[in-house]
Amino acid sequence: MSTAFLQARDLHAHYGQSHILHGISLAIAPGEAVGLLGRNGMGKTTLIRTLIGQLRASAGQIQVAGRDMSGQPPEKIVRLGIGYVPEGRGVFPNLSVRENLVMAARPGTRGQVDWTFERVLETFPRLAERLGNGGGQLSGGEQQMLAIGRALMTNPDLLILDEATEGLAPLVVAEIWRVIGLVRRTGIASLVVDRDFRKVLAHTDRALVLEKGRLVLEGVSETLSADEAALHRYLGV
Ligand SMILES: Nc1ncnc2c1ncn2[C@@H]1O[C@H](COP(=O)(O)OP(=O)(O)OP(=O)(O)O)[C@@H](O)[C@H]1O
Repeated sequence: MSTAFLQARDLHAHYGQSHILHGISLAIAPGEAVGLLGRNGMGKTTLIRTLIGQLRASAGQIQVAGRDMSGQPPEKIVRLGIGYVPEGRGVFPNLSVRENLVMAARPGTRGQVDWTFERVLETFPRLAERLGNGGGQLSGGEQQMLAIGRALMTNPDLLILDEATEGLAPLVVAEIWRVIGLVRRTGIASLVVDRDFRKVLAHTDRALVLEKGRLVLEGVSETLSADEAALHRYLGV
């Protein structure tokens, strides 16, 4: 196929008998920031889970870093350079902040170690103050920072963030967006889902809009942010 880092072709996914994704095709180029928008229940999380193999596609193809990954388990897929921060986080509550970060560390697929323990702490000073605390003792915002920090410690080529600011206080939300902007400038590709579509559009190059498991709109984020009619139609705003 092409030089895309991640590519999906005609993906279908089911939960039991419910047909959720109806033939999704997309591509994310190296270094490209992509937003994934759509109202509640339209299939954003399902698409992400299918892309990384957590949910097995019922049809279609997934290619990561030039390799066909259709039907492969998530461990194999993310090893090709994907840092995934799931909705609801995913830190180890019984391990300390330090342990959570250190155990995630690995060089990237090209041997790069741009994101070290020190750099993650510089990026999230709040974590530096909590190194000895258990993951479960952190505030929601700190857990989210730790989850992103863990993903960065894997030196990913693509960072996937699903509702990273969900339920967090405004100051923490601002902090998370600051880091999303910073990560973008380092050239790591991203796939970002967030309820605040304005912020998503401001922090991405391109955006995809899902409606009932189908991609109904795709465009340059800046252009889309000025398209009130489309935003109203697909996002109900
Ligand atoms: N584990 C599951 N089993 C059965 N159906 C599910 C499951 N998870 C999600 N669904 C259904 O699949 C559809 C898509 O859900 P999904 O979570 O992917 O949407 P979303 O766009 O991420 O929405 P939200 O922002 O509410 O998370 C919804 O109709 C939802 O009810």
